[in-house]
Amino acid sequence: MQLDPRTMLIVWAAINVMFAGMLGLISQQSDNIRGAKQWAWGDLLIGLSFAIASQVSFPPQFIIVFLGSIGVGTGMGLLYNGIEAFRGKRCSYWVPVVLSLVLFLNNYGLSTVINEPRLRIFINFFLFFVIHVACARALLIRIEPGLRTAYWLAGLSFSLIAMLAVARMINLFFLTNSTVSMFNTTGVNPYVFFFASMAQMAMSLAFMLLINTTLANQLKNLAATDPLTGLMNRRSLDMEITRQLANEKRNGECLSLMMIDVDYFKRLNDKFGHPAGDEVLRRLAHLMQSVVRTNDYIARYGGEEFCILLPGTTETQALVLADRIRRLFTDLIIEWDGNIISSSVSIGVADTEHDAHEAHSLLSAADLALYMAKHQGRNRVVAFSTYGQHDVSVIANRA
Ligand SMILES: Nc1nc2c(ncn2[C@@H]2O[C@H](COP(=O)(O)OP(=O)(O)OP(=O)(O)O)[C@@H](O)[C@H]2O)c(=O)[nH]1
Repeated sequence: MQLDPRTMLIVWAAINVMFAGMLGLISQQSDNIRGAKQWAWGDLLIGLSFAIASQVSFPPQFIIVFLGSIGVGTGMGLLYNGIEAFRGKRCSYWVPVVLSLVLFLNNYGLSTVINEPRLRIFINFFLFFVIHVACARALLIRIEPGLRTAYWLAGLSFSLIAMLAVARMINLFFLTNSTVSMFNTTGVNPYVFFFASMAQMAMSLAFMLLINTTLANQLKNLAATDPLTGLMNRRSLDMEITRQLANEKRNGECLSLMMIDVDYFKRLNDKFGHPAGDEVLRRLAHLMQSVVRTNDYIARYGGEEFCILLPGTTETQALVLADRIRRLFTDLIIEWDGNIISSSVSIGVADTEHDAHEAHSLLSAADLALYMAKHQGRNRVVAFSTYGQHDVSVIANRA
């Protein structure tokens, strides 16, 4: 196979510019994803400066060395900073500046001031090696589970280019003085350019995959959570109840469900305003999060109604927790717009041992218990299992 390094560099440049365009378009639609724009600009700058560098002759013109070094240095620095930004870290803006400066001094000084092609090429590839290892490291440590494939693909692409840079540095020592040049066609050099351009393509594809998967995860979260409180929404709770009931049937553990409703919430809204009502709902959500275990599920079931699903919990244990929530919420003082707001909740509790084994019947059991708590005067906790014995007529009237 005959691979001309200059041609390969042009191919590499074209790949970069093409992917820069695609990343640029994608980043337009994903404003909230940090790093995407930096990847697009990084790819574009590297592509353009590779195209310029492929035309370099000896002795090199100042403008070609200047533009090539600034372009590659800034482009590489932007890719690195893009990864850091994507991972929620602070960008190191000195990286592109230092890289550009060292590349320029190396390529200009060691070709025009003194002619040291071996050292010059070695330093260029050493810098390539360092920045690609830094990018691979930033990608491969503490990988977020949902983005594993994309992180691995990008990390391995950077690692491959770093290894190709090492191969090129080692190969330099086997070349004679007459064959040492950036674009010599012997040894590993043509293959370095070929495989690096392929790795560059894989890396840009991985960046796109990272953005795409992040957007898909964000959409999934939006569809599963309540925007006001950040809790699960009704749809996710319904799915979780079905999942937990299947578990309960398998291992025989009891599952409890609490239904919580703010008392006289309409009055509260009318008196203090809707934003104050929203704040009360947020504070109640926060309070419930602070008292339940990590494997319990809290959801906003609608309006001012919440549910807590408690795996491995009996009705008696759920009643204790429900009463703690009720008392804590009654004691909660909320300051809003110069007003002091306090409220209370009514809670209905049902479980799979006494009351129901299907999702819809568990939900209606908790709902009926809640209705009973309201009917008995509010600010109280009622279990469905004791409900029928207390006042069966209430169920009949409600139905
Ligand atoms: N601030 C605010 N209010 C909401 C929200 N969702 C529903 N509401 C209000 O919650 C109120 C619920 O009123 P009702 O169903 O009559 O219940 P209540 O006034 O709490 O009376 P009881 O439940 O019988 O104690 C309605 O006025 C809704 O407009 C919300 O997201 N924010």
